[in-house]
Amino acid sequence: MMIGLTFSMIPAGLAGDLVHDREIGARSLLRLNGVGFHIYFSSFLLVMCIMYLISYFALLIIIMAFGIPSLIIPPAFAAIAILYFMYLPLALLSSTVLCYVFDKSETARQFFPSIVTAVGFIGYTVVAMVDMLSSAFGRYALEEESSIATLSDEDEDVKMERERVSAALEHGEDVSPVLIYNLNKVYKCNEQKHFCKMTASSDKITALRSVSLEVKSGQVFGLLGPNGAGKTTCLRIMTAEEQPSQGRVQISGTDVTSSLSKVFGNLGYCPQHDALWNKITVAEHIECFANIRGVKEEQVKVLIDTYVKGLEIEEHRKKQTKHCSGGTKRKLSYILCMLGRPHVVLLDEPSTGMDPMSKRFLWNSILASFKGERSAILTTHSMEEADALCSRIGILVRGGLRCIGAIQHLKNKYGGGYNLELKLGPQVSILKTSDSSNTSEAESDIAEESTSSRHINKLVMDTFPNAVLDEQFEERITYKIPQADVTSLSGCFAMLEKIKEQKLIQEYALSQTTIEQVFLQFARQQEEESSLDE
Ligand SMILES: Nc1ncnc2c1ncn2[C@@H]1O[C@H](COP(=O)(O)OP(=O)(O)OP(=O)(O)O)[C@@H](O)[C@H]1O
Repeated sequence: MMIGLTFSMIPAGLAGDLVHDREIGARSLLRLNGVGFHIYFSSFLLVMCIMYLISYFALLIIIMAFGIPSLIIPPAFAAIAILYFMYLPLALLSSTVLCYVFDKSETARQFFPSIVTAVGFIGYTVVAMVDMLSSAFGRYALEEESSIATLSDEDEDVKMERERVSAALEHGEDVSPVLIYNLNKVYKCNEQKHFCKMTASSDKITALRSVSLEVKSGQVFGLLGPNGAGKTTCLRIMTAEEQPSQGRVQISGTDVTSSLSKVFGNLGYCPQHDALWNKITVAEHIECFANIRGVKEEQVKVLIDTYVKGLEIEEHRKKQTKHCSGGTKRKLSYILCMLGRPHVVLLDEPSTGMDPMSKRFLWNSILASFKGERSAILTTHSMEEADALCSRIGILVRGGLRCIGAIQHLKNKYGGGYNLELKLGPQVSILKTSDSSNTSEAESDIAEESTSSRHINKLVMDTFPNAVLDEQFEERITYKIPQADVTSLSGCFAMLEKIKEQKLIQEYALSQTTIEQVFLQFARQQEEESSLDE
């Protein structure tokens, strides 16, 4: 606004001089002395151009020198440079014409700036009102977002992640490859009734609730969750196949909604359902996508050979994909998303239907590819896969992130300890350890008691006082042991070996809580909440 006003004053000031020359008859005098109107006006226009251009370049230099954040970004700077340059002929024309409205230079100097300001103000008012309305809407949306966030009992890590993403988006420096902020998606079921069977009472499904996450360079981020948790929806919004109901997605510093072609240049996507042409062969698919992705001609053949051999689909390379198995199609989809080395790759259950050898190649390829600058988001139902590939994971439950962080951090936080699995010896009588009705009967026979499962329970409880019996099924007993109870692993193993020697147990396994157990805790939450809804 201030820049605009300043610039409108330059022609306004010079127009006053034009009126003054006319008022005192200077123009006629000059004409009389051989300075014709065309020379007079040309010199006037020249002076005005020079004065305007000095101010114009000074403005651009000031913007650059002071690095005004909102103005130095290339589109804003280009807009200023072009618009102010185009303003020059208009300013010259309008001030030359308008100066004929005034007979006295005093009146011209008094009113000319006001006229220019008033005309400029109309445009400014319209822009300001639109801006106010949109920011008011934005504020409303933000209030709504925060209410969503505070409604659910949000995990500390999830909250911190949101704050980190918000700060990263605000400062815009050192941009991470993926920034997702407060992503919400509500599906209306009017058109797709089959999606709404579970919630027949409502005509809406909330697929994502305030999801915020950041994926840094070199990371493979595992987006986990039970069926229907919202993983695919999140990836589809990132590829602009779906519009978010609210929130922002930024890929390599570019907003998905604002510059699709730039985002797509940096993005690879292996969708959950293979998007392949039936009548094109495997090799032709790779060749076609490699060309689209700008892979050099001489590299295309090498790439086809490497991937086709590694994923063991050599014999299918000349087959049309309609004749390929589900596993082969999945492998092809993976190859296609990796062509051209995109900066960010979205992998939606990439290993589904693959045999163990191909899975190994896929894992190795993922581990080797996403180092340094590149990163990926992986969804999978295999916790083994998540454990092997992901540096960080987030678990979605009913559209909301329930936990986020490095795998070991989540194991410590939600698993926090060990699992002890015992297989009882063949001579051991299985007495339910919690069955009090049988207690007196069992105690009456000391010999039986010393070889009963209850005796083993006592031995375990002596070593791990806070152990909790998790499951007892036939001759298998599982305990959950808190971290604090395991002060010395050698002590634990000595005790277990001792009862093994006494033939009370046949085998034992002491393991750290797995990510699968952490996942199952959250999956159970989804089941419980869904049944409550129903
Ligand atoms: N087009 C759609 N219209 C209406 N509801 C939809 C649509 N797509 C997905 N949903 C619903 O949104 C929720 C999230 O679905 P989404 O496919 O994202 O889950 P997911 O975690 O990827 O599941 P899966 O592990 O089975 O692939 C589900 O309740 C689903 O029924």
